Amino acid sequence: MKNEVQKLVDKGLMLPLMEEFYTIQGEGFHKGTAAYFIRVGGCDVGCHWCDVKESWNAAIHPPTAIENIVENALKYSKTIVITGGEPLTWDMGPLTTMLKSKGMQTHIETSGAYELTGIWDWICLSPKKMKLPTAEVYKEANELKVIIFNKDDFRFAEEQAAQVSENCILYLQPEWSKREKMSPLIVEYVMQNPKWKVSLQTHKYLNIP
Ligand SMILES: C[S@@+](CC[C@H](N)C(=O)[O-])C[C@H]1O[C@@H](n2cnc3c(N)ncnc32)[C@H](O)[C@@H]1O
Ligand SMILES: Nc1nc2[nH]cc(C(=O)O)c2c(=O)[nH]1
Ligand code: SF4
Ligand SMILES: [Mg+2]
Repeated sequence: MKNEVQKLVDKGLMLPLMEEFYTIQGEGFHKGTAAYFIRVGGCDVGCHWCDVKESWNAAIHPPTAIENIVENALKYSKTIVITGGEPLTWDMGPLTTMLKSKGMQTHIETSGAYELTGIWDWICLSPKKMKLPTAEVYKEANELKVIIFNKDDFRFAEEQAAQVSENCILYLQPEWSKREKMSPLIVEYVMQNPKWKVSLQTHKYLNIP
């Protein structure tokens, strides 16, 4: 039989919390906006260039009651970004319901690889080749943010853009370790294909979390 904590995690009433921090959203449409980040542990998508591999193993992050997560978040910001790890590993329904009941704006950073749960004001979908997004999240995404590690990722980006809604905003973001090589190619690509915009990890240039 599963222990009590595991049952609460399965219901989304507790979540393996890796870290929470108040910072500036560095990427995508809301870049430059102050936001409180909640980083939930657990991901088995396995991107070799992932910049938070410490998040992958959920077992090393303490199961935390969502009441406590929300209570903390309220002190800092009205804009709450849920990221990970892969937040959709877990049921995001209870956490986002509670945040919405307190008048918060809920944003998610997701690969979309698992069932879309939760109530979201903004969905940033960053699809990965190894585990493609679900049909539902393509429909709901407000922005598509494709990471460019090599030239094949431009082809992948077009394939992904064909599946999102018409008003979804399209971004190409250089993989951090390849930024010197790929950024000029992204600039050229966006000028040739202006339905795309450039997204940079501006928090890394600013030296903030
Ligand atoms: C760490 S992920 C967590 C959320 C979710 N698992 C996802 O991949 O969307 C947060 C964002 O950072 C991006 N990212 C991760 N590692 C990166 C890297 N080395 N360079 C650029 N972007 C990266 C992801 O694609 C995603 O958009
Ligand atoms: N400042 C800042 N902006 C971000 N946007 C997405 C992030 C993420 O790791 O999900 C992130 C992050 O880790 N820091
Ligand atoms: S899906 Fe997100 S958290 Fe998971 S490995 Fe890829 S970038 Fe990292
Ligand atoms: Mg990050």
